[in-house]
Amino acid sequence: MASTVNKTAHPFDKTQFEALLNRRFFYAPAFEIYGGVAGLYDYGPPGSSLQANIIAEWRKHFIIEEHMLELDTTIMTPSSVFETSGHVARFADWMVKDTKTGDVLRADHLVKNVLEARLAGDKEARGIAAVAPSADDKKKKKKGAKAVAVKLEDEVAQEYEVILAQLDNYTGADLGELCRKHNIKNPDTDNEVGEPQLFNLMFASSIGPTGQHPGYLRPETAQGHFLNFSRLLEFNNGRVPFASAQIGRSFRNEISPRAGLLRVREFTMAEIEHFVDPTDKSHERFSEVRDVTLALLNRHVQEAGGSQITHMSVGEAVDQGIIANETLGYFVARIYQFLIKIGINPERLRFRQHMGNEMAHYATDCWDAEIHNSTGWTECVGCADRAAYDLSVHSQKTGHPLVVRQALKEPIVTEKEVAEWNKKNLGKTYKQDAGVLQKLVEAMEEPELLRLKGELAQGSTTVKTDDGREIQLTPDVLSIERKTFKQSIREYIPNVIEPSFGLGRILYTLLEHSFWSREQDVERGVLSLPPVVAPTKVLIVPLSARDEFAPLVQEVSSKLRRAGVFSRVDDSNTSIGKRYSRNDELGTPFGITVDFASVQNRTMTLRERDTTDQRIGSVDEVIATVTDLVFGNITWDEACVRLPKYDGVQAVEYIFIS
Ligand SMILES: Nc1ncnc2c1ncn2[C@@H]1O[C@H](COP(=O)(O)OP(=O)(O)OP(=O)(O)O)[C@@H](O)[C@H]1O
Repeated sequence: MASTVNKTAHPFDKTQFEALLNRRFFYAPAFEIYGGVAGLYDYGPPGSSLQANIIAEWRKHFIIEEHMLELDTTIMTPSSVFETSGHVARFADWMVKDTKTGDVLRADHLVKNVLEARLAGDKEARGIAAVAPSADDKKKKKKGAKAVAVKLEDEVAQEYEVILAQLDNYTGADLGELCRKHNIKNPDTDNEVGEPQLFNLMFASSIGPTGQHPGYLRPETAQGHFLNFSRLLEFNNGRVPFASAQIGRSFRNEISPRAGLLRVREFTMAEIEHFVDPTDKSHERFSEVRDVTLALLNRHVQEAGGSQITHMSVGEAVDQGIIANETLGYFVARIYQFLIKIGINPERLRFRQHMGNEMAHYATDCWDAEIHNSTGWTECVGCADRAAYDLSVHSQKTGHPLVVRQALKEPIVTEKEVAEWNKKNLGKTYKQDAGVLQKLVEAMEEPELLRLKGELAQGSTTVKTDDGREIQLTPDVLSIERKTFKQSIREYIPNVIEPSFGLGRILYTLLEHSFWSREQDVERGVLSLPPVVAPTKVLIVPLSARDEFAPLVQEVSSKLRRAGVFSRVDDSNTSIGKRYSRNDELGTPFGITVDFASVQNRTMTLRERDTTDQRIGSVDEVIATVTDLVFGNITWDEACVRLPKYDGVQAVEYIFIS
C-alpha cells in the first residue's frame, strides 16, 4: 500500500505560496521592468501550460461531451452592439473618491474591507481571533483596512454581518448611505469619501483612421454568440436546443485591481450560450446529474442576512424550485463536476444564488460557483438564465429576426376578427387620413373590433384619432369579418442559459488549493496538481550525465511522447533531491529515475510526488504504469500493486556523478 501524507501539517502561508509562484514563473506582473500596470499579468511557462491544460479539459468536458458549436469571434466591437446590449448604459461599478486625495475606490469593496476589518478587530478584542496574523497579514496592515482590536456592540456586529451578506444587493445610493452611517473612510488615508458614482468598465477605442467609428474591447465573449445566432441555428439544421461555446480574451477596466489574478483588467473567459425553447427548459441528460450533491447558498438566506449552506442534490433543488429549471440545474452540476475534476477542493466550493437586485432585470435565475481562498469566497463561474433578452434586443435594433421557426406536427387553427377595407372608397373618402385610419383599426384588439362590427351592422361607427378627432366609418369602406387562420410554423425567440468561466480565477484558486508543505520541511512547497492539468506529467531524472545514460533517457522520453504523455528531462548538475523538489513546486506528479541499474538491467524507479513513494519495474512496465496513471486509468494504490517498493532511495538520493 502507498504511504499517506499529511497535507495540513502547516497552515497555508500566503507569502511562501506567492514566492513559489514567482520563483517558478507561473505568472508575473506585465511590463514589470517599466514598473508594471495594476491588473495586467503575464503567464510564464508553467502558468501557460496549466491554463492550456485547464482549457483542454474544459473543451473535453463541455464542447466535446455536449457537441457544442465552437466559435472564435472578434474582440474589438462597434459601440452600437454594446449600446443595444445595455453595456454602454449599465456595465458599470460604483466608485467613490477620497475627498482630499482624489484616490478612487470601488464602493462595495471599500464597505466590505472596512466592515470585515472591524469584525476581525472585534474577534481579536474578544480573544476569539482564529489564527495569529501571518507575515502576509502584517504586511497588508501597513496599507488598507486594518483589523484593530476594538470590541463592537453586539447589535453593531450583527448589523455588519447582515450588510456583508447583502453587499451585492445594494444600489449606489445605498452604498453612499452605508459609508455615512457607519463612518466608512478611505483606510489608506483616513479621509472621507464622496458620493458613489457609476464608472463604466469597458475600454473605449475607435475603429479606423477617422476616429468616427467608436468601439470597445469586449468585456465578455457573449455578444459574439448572439450576433451569429442565425448562422449557428442554420449550422445546427434549425434545431433547438443547442449550445455555442467560445474561449477568448475579455477586458474590463476594473476600478482598483489589487487582488492579483482574482481581479485583472485582461483575462481569458470560457463561455457557453445554451439556446432553449422558453416553454420547455427540461434537459435530456438531467437524469445523469440528478444525484450530484451541491453546497447551495440560496437568495432567501442571504436576503435575511444569513450565509447558511444547504447541501442537496441538484434533482431536489430543481424539484423544489430552488434552481429555476432543469437546464440551469444541469449546467450547475456540470460546472461542479468540471471544477472537481481539475482539482478544486469540493469542501471549498459553493453555489450562491443572486439576490433580487443583484440579478439583471431580464434574468430569471442566476447561480455563481464561488471558490474559497485566502481572500474569502470568490465568484469563479457565473451561470444565468438570461431569458430572451439578448436575442430580442439585437433583433429589434437590427431588424434581423433572431428567431427559431419550428414546423408544427399539428397545425394550429385559430379564428379572429379582421378588418376588410374597400381601398377605392377609403382613398376617395378619407384622402390623407386613409393611412391613419387603417393603422388605427388594424392595431385594435378583438373586443374593439367586435364593437366596430356591431355598430357597422347598424349603419356606421366612429374611431378616435391620436389628435382627438372622431371619424365616422361606414360599411362601404370597412367591414369586420371573422376568418380562420392555419399556422403550421411556430416562431419564437429562444431563451439562453449562460455558464461563464473566468479562467484566471479558477487557475489561481486551484493553485492555492493544491499548495502545501511537507511535514518535515516547511520550506519545501508542493503543488498537488492532478495529472490532468499538471504542466508536466513526468519528470525523467538521469542519475548521471555520462554518455551511456543518453540512449535510455532518449528511449524513455520518446516512448512517453508516443504514448501522449508530456515529459521533461532534468539533467541539471544538481542532486536528485533538489531536482525532485523543484518539480514538486511545479506540480509534476511523477518522476522516473534512470540510474546505473537501469542501464545495466533495464529497470527504472517511479516516484509519486505527494507521498514521495518510489516503485521499481522494468522500463516498459514503468512506462505502461505511468501512462495509465497520467490518463487516470489507475490510482497510485493500483500502481503499487503492479510495481514493488524501491528501498534504495536513500542510497541514491544525494549521489550525483557528473
Ligand atoms: N476582473 C476580473 N478578473 C478576473 N476574472 C474576472 C473578472 N471579472 C470577471 N471575471 C470572471 O468572469 C466570470 C464571469 O463574469 P461576470 O460578469 O459574471 O463577473 P462579475 O459578476 O462582474 O464579477 P465580479 O462581481 O467579481 O466583478 C466571473 O465568474 C469571473 O470568473
